[in-house]
Amino acid sequence: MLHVGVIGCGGMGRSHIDRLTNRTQGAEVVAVADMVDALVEKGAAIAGPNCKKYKSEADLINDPAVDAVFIVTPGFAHKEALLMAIKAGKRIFCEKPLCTTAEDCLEVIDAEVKSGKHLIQLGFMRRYDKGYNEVKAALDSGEYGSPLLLHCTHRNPEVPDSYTTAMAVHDTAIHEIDVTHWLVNDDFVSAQVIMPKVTKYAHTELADPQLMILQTKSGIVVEDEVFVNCKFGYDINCQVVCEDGVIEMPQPLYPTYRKNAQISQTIDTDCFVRFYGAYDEEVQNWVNEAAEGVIGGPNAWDGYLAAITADALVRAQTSGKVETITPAKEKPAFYA
Ligand SMILES: NC(=O)C1=CN([C@@H]2O[C@H](COP(=O)(O)OP(=O)(O)OC[C@H]3O[C@@H](n4cnc5c(N)ncnc54)[C@H](O)[C@@H]3O)[C@@H](O)[C@H]2O)C=CC1
Ligand SMILES: O=C1[C@H](O)[C@H](O)[C@@H](O)[C@H](O)[C@H]1O
Repeated sequence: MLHVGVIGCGGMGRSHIDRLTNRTQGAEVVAVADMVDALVEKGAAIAGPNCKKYKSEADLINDPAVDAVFIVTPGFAHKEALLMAIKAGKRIFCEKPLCTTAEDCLEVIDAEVKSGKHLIQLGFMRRYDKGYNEVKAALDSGEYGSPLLLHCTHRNPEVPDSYTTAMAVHDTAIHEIDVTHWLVNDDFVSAQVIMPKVTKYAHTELADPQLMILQTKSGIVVEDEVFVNCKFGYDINCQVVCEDGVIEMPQPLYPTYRKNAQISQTIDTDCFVRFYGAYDEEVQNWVNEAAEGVIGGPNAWDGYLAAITADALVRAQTSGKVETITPAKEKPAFYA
C-alpha cells in the first residue's frame, strides 16, 4: 500500500484526495496539509478518520509514515515543496505547472538529477485522456501523413478576479503546450501572442481572449485560442491538419436532445468532469509504477520544456513580437 501525503486541499487537492481514497487501487491518503485550517479539515474528512492533519508542508513531507507526496498548491508554491520532497527522497506527483518559471524548473531538475532517483511525475493529465490518445494513435499510424497545423481551443466559462493575463499561459495554455508537444513529438522554437478585442466579461486587468501561436523545429504551427470567460461552457478542442487528412479530437459523448423544434447537447462546465477519466488514469499509473520506482508519465524535463515555452509566450504577451524558445541546457541523460 502506498502511503500518500497531499499538500494543498483546494479544489484540485480535494479532487485528488477523493480519487486516491475511493478510486485508486494500492494507495491510501495518510496525511493532508494546507495553510487554511478549514481546508485541512475538509481534506482530512475525505481521506477518513486515520488521516493526519498538518499546516506545515515540511512536517508532512518529513513524516516517516508518508511514502509519497502529492503537491497540489498553487504553481508559485511548487518549488519549495519539490526541493524538500526530493531531499526527503519521496516519490512525487506534482500538479501542473512544475514551476511558474523555467529558472525554477532548472533548480528542481538539478536537485532530482543529483538525487539519482526518478521521483517526479507531473499532472499533465491530458496525455491520459481517451480522446487525445485516439488523436495520437491516428498520427502515429502514419495514415494521415505529417501534421502541419493544429487548431486548439481552451475555453473556460469564467475565472476569478485573481486570474491574470500571464496565468492564461502558465496555468491554462500550459496544457496545450504539453499535450501538443506530446502529440507531434517536436520541440517548440518560437512563440507569439495576438490580443483580440477584450470581452466585456473580463475583469479590468485581464486580456481575454488570447490567440497563442507556437512553431516547432520542423515548422508545425500550433494555434491555441485561450478564452477564460466564454460563459457557455468548458470547451476543449484539438484539430490536427495533416498532409493526407484532418484528425479532430472527439468531444465527450452526451445524448443529443430534440424538443420544441430545438436540438441540444450537454457541454461540460469544468475540467474535473471533462477530464475525470484522465485524472483517474494518470494517478492509478503513478501508484502502479511506484513499486518499481518508475516515472512512466510526464517528468520534470517535460515540465521544463513547457516552462520555457510558457516564458516565451508571457514575453510575447507584452512585446507583441515573435519570441524565440531556447533550452538553457541539453536534456540530461537522466531523462533519456
Ligand atoms: N490538472 C488540472 O487540470 C488542474 C490542475 N490544477 C493545479 O492544481 C494546483 C492547485 O490548484 P487549485 O486547487 O485550483 O488551487 P487552490 O488555490 O484552490 O488551492 C490551493 C491550496 O493550497 C494551499 N496552499 C498554498 N500554499 C501552501 C503551502 N505552502 N502549504 C500548504 N498549503 C498551501 C492554499 O491554502 C489552497 O487551499 C495548481 O498547481 C493548479 O495549476 C488545478 C486545476 C486543474
Ligand atoms: O489546469 C487547469 C484546468 O485544467 C483548466 O483547464 C484551466 O482552465 C485552469 O486554469 C487550470 O487550472
